[in-house]
Amino acid sequence: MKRTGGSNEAKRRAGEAAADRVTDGEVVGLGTGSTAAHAIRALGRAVDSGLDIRGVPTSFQSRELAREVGIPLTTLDEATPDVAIDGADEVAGFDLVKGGGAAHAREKYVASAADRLLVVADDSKLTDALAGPVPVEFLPDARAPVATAIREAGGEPTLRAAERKDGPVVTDNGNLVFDCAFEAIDPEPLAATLSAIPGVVEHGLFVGLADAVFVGRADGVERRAPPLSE
Ligand SMILES: O=C[C@H](O)[C@H](O)[C@H](O)COP(=O)(O)O
Repeated sequence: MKRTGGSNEAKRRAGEAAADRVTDGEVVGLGTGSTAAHAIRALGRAVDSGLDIRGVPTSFQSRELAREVGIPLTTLDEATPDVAIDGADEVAGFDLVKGGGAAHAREKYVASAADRLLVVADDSKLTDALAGPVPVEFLPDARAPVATAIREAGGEPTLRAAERKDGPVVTDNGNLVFDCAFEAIDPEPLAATLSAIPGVVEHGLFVGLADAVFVGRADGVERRAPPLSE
């Protein structure tokens, strides 16, 4: 579920600090959401000033914004991202819940393909333990068996409803999304369980992918990195 509590200023600080880490010649995975949008805008300004990069968008939204701010685009068929910059709905250590905007499938394979993932989040996203709900994108025909399998895994799936349209959210990939509530989340085994359900396209648990988290606050930005990434 999308968390909307963070201040725009804190999101901006996080996004701009991560964009500042991108260097000339890099291919950049362009994440989705309000925080990643600040990074995309900052990269657009850097391109105007001569930075030579190409972007791999993770959604319709990030592609449109990248085009608007003048970032040359490419695809995973043409290039491997050096770095991906993306937001998160929850951050516990370096584990994430993503998919508040239903973009987590593309976000995950772009981040996984990239050499490093820089997460950008305002401090309202920080938590001691991931609580969910966990977004799960699935093939529309598989709705009933996927729901049964999620219940067997201890979750309670709710079909994500669209706003300003009757019916469900349809992802950029033409699929549907369950938001799945769990009593408690043990990220690694739950990620493996959800990935193994036939009909599931991708879930929003990002485990072991983040190389740094840029935490934006009202008065600054903090960079957190696991010891091996320092
Ligand atoms: O599907 C959307 C993405 O995973 C977003 O990166 C996530 O929801 C965070 O978005 P925001 O920065 O707007 O809170």
